Amino acid sequence: MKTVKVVAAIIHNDNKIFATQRGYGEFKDGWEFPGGKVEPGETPKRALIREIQEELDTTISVGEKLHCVEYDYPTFHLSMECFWAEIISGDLVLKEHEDAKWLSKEELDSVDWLPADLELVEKIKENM
Ligand SMILES: Nc1nc2c([nH]c(=O)n2[C@H]2C[C@H](O)[C@@H](COP(=O)(O)OP(=O)(O)OP(=O)(O)O)O2)c(=O)[nH]1
Ligand SMILES: [Mg+2]
Repeated sequence: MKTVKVVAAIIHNDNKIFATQRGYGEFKDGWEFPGGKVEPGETPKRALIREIQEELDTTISVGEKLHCVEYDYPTFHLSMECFWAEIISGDLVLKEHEDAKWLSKEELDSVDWLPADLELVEKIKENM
C-alpha cells in the first residue's frame, strides 16, 4: 500500500488548540490539524511552515514533535508527524478550510475528527 507522508500543526494559544474543518476532497467536513503532504527534499518542519503559510496565511514557529500517527486508510497508509506550533504572525485566514475553532481540553471531543486523528487527540489531552 502507498504511504503518504504528512505533517500537521498543533497550533496552541491560551490553553486552546486550533482545529480546522476540511473544505474539499475525500475527507470534506472532517476536522483535522492543518498541514499537508511533505514534498520531496523538504524537511518535515519546513514542510509544515510552508503548508500553514499556504492554508492559513500565517507564519508559525514549529516546536517539539508530540506524536507520529501511523494509520491505514482503505486506500493508503498515512504517516503523519505532528508538531506543537505557535503563531509568529498572521490572522489564520481560512484559504482552503470551511471552518475552524479554538478548542479547550474539554472541547476537544466536540468536533468530528478524521479517523487517524483520534489517537493524536488523546495524546494532546494528556499534554494540555
Ligand atoms: N493535514 C492533515 N491531514 C490529515 C490529518 N488527518 C488525516 O487523516 N489527514 C490525511 C488527509 C489527507 O489524506 C492527508 C494529507 O492531506 P492534505 O490534503 O492536508 O494535504 P495537502 O495540504 O498537501 O493538500 P492536497 O495536496 O491534498 O491538496 O492526510 C490531519 O490532522 N491533518
Ligand atoms: Mg492540507
